[in-house]
Amino acid sequence: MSALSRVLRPRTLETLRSISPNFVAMYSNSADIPKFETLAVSVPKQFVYHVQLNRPDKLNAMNRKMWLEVGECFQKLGDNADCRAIVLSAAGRLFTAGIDLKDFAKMGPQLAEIDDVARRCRMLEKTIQLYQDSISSLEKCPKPVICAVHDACIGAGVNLITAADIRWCTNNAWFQVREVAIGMAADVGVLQRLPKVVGNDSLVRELAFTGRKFVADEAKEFGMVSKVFETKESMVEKAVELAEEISGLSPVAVQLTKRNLVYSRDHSVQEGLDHIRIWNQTMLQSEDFLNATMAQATKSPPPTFSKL
Ligand SMILES: CC/C=C\C=C\CC(=O)SCCNC(=O)CCNC(=O)[C@H](O)C(C)(C)COP(=O)(O)OP(=O)(O)OC[C@H]1O[C@@H](n2cnc3c(N)ncnc32)[C@H](O)[C@@H]1OP(=O)(O)O
Repeated sequence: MSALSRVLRPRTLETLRSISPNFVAMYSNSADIPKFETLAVSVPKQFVYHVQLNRPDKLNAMNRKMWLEVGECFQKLGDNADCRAIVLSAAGRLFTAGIDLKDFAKMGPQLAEIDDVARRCRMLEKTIQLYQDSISSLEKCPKPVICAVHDACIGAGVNLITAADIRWCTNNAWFQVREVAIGMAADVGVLQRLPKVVGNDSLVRELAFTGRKFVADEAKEFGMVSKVFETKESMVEKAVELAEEISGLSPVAVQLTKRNLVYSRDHSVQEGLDHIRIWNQTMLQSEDFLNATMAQATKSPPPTFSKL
């Protein structure tokens, strides 16, 4: 709960927000906003969190710290009732240059110090697991994540954005499933998620076997992104607007929708139906369903929903 919401009644907060649209920018207490070394987090609208990859001097290359912080950030926002939707973008000239190659190379000497193959494998397994969990944190986060990609998104970056719910990009954006070019099979999600995102196995194989660049228009054509913008600024502005629209709806409905979409992607139609039937036995008893249905039925203004 923010300091303001502790001292002001909800109605007073609503009145202040209607007088000053900028009031929402001040709404969240800075104590509620997690702080990181490699990420910048802000709250541009009530219930909307904006996370930026923030190593612009290194083109947002993902070093170990960033892998750790991405996981921690999405886990924290998932648990934060003040957060209902998240925009993920990046500071500086491009979205991300992928894994930090210098940081990754540090593993070589560390492995060389270990004599036994099983112990070397354990060390590698732990790192791969940590990096997989970092990316999966976007998918596990119950709040919708809208990714706004500008300029370039390489290697680890494509893994990251395919774990998001919605992907947009600028018209100069390009993408690369670049792992083969650095001599490795991709291992943090792109081979699992990209075929499901684009629904074109042949194309994914072509991209993953060659590591070739593909540009915004192609990404839009095959459905990896759903909108293309002329500028980063207009894209982020629209992403925040979309996040705000989602945040005005029932968090019970939105979060269960995400949970069921993720579950259904990996299960049969029947299993997906079973999943939502079992969840909705409970969630249709929530006040959100009652209030939203009553508002529709009586043509009243949409209700506000309490925090979840
Ligand atoms: C368990 C494993 C999990 C995940 C594995 C993921 C695999 C991958 O991510 S594969 C992809 C790896 N990335 C790359 O191959 C891209 C490397 N970078 C480039 O090709 C270029 O930097 C560029 C993106 C084309 C941009 O070129 P340019 O505009 O000329 O900028 P630079 O001068 O090259 O870079 C500026 C600055 O950023 C540093 N940097 C860029 N990319 C990386 C990187 N991937 N890792 C570390 N650092 C990077 C570059 O060194 C420069 O820093 P200075 O300090 O100024 O030298």
